[in-house]
Amino acid sequence: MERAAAQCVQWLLQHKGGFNRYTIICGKGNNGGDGLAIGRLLQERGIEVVIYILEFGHLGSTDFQVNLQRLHDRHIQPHFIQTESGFPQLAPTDLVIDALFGSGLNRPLDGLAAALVNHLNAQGVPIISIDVPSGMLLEESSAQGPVIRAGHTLSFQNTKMAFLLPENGAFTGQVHVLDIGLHKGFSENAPYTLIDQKLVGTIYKSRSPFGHKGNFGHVLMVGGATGKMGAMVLSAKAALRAGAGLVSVLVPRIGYFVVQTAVPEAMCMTEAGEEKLTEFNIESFRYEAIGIGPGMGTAAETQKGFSTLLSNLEYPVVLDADALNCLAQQPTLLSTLPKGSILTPHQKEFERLFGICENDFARIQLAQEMARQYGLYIILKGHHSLVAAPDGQAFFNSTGNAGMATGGSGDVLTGILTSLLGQGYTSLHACILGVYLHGLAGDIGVQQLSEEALVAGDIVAHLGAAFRQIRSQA
Ligand SMILES: NC(=O)C1=CN([C@@H]2O[C@H](COP(=O)(O)OP(=O)(O)OC[C@H]3O[C@@H](n4cnc5c(N)ncnc54)[C@H](OP(=O)(O)O)[C@@H]3O)[C@@H](O)[C@H]2O)[C@@H](O)CC1
Ligand SMILES: [K+]
Repeated sequence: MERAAAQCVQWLLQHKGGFNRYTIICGKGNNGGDGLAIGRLLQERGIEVVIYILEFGHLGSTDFQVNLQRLHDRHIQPHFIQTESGFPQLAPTDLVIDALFGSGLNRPLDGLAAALVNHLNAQGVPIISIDVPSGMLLEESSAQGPVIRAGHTLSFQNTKMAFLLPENGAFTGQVHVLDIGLHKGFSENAPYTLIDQKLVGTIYKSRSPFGHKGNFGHVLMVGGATGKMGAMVLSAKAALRAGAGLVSVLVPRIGYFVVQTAVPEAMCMTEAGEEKLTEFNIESFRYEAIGIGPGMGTAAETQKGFSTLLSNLEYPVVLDADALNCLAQQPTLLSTLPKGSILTPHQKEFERLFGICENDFARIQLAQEMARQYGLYIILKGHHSLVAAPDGQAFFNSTGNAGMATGGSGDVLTGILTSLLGQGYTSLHACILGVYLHGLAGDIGVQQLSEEALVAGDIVAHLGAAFRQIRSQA
């Protein structure tokens, strides 16, 4: 606890050193103990601190009591909050340190604790949360009770899965995982694995110096319709940049010159449909992997051809975008998909396929259930994409940024995943390496371009740098 408090103080002085006074709000568990220790360490440096302790009928954890005694020894007198009249009155120049509840919170806040959180949120002063914004539950949705809205959260020990969910983003502010000498991924018994460089380094396979294009797979990208041929261009380019030996593209006739001109490295086939795909006459044995859906549309003739195609496929494929929307309109097809296929829905596509969910936790659980039920890999796309595997394993990606919320970003991921499958990665490894690579290329792109200016083509353009980074650290 002392090490955690010292790290917090160091961060505070480095990043939030200019405040007149630090108001520290403590609970009576170990999170409160952290708050007391931070207060003492700040005061030892001559900084003015005011400490409040919320009374909620507990004696307090051992570490809380030890740190309370240390305050008394230094003649620091905390204020005890027993009613709303004891809530702190804050000035605009104050900074609040929130050490009310951390990872030990086991139910939504109510009563005086809830009122205090609402009071602090209403003050309009900056709040730094210690370990967890108070009121946030780590294993279920926190929508039932109030949660501190922090500008920054100084978290310990490990990345908390709840911090990766969109519904919690407004509460944590920027998350900083402070190094207190403990493992930095998810905790060892967590039901999720973090996709980080360490994991990806064990999956990435470097190329044999004697390889030729035939060794790296021939992949087929299927999709496109009037006005959406760019989706196929992006996914074909991504498949090439992700390392496939050969890339073919199947588009309606109208897309022929577009693809041949924009992606000369790819081979292009068309079929009878002029403006949309209708026949899907694919000789699947020619390819190591197939990705279907970008820009494809959901016209009745397209849907019919698509369902016939699915019944003829013998190996796992990647399904995205309109392929998922076609599936949503004919859900019985789900059970006919080759086992090990990869579905890449964003939230809306997921809900069209499997139903609306109350919150992010419920959606994650449903994705895991559906992956198991249908024997599929489901990549639930978001700021931190989830990979749900048919054997019950679940992974969260650590790369990616808000700049990637831009049209065509998903088409790029489809190309990458298909390319990796084509190069002989298993479905699981293609998902893990694919989402990490996609996010990392976006992160590198953002450093040069900004979140605002990044477009999907920039993710493709930075795949090379992303591969280099993965390889150099593998
Ligand atoms: N390695 C580590 O783990 C490290 C951990 N560290 C720190 O420890 C923190 C975890 O500490 P913790 O386990 O004592 O829990 P904490 O969040 O302080 O709260 C527990 C108290 O709240 C109560 N309570 C619960 N729900 C409630 C509610 N709705 N409304 C009211 N009361 C409620 C609950 O009482 P209950 O009623 O459940 O008996 C109990 O009294 C962690 O976040 C980090 O800051 C660091 O020091 C570094 C190393
Ligand atoms: K807290």
